[in-house]
Amino acid sequence: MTSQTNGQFDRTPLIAGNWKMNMDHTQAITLLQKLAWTLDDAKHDYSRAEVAVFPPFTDLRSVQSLVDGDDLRVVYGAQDLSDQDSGAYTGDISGQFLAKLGCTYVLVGHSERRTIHGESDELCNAKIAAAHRHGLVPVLCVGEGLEVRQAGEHVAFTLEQLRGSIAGLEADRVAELVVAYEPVWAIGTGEVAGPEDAQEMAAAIRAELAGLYDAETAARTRILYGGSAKAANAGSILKGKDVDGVLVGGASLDAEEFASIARFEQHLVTD
Ligand SMILES: O=C(CO)COP(=O)(O)O
Repeated sequence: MTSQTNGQFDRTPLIAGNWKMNMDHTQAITLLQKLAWTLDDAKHDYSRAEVAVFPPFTDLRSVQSLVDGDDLRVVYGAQDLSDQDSGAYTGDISGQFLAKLGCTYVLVGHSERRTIHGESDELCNAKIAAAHRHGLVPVLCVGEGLEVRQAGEHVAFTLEQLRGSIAGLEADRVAELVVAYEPVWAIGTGEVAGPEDAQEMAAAIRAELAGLYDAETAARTRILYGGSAKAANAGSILKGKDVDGVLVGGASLDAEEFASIARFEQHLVTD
């Protein structure tokens, strides 16, 4: 899947909306319908930019019914999964359940899980393995906090998270993996990393993967930027040659805004 190109990009861009803990299952239907209609009206070509949403767990069954019933081209995933497959893990959700609900993707190691729930790189590594056991594509989130950025250690910090989270992964798994660089200081703050910052980190991640694996594998991995992404800045962020999409939080709750991000090619900033 990730070896596709759309003619302009080396990899098919992925525009992903992380709804976080917003939207109950009835609101989810309204939002997803509106998103699909807006994209249809705009004659969105899904082969040029894939569109994915990440609703709360409790919405997934409704999302599945809508996507299947109306033949929507939007794909979807969950915001987290357990590293275990079944058993006495109260409150946790198995990758098996997510696969059964038609999920394509699953977020792993979002910074809000790393900070609020203390998730470590080792746990993310186990969650990636769990995702793979059930045929889900992990979207691994990495990124530094403000203090690390101010100390100029953001690249080293982020690459360490990456290495810890993907340890032991085989090359073909890395090639299909999605990595989302989400600097914590830019999440929900209105602060957006500059396009140069996004490109700098995406290039560093790709170079690291090339070193750990090989250039061909690294050339297939999709690397997203996340943190206050919106229609007004998507065009410049996606100009970076190693930036293959965006992981959008707040702006993905507005169907028109999110559809406009998915249509970023119309406002790509060129020199
Ligand atoms: O965390 C994010 C997406 O996963 C980014 O959130 P915002 O777009 O709201 O800053």
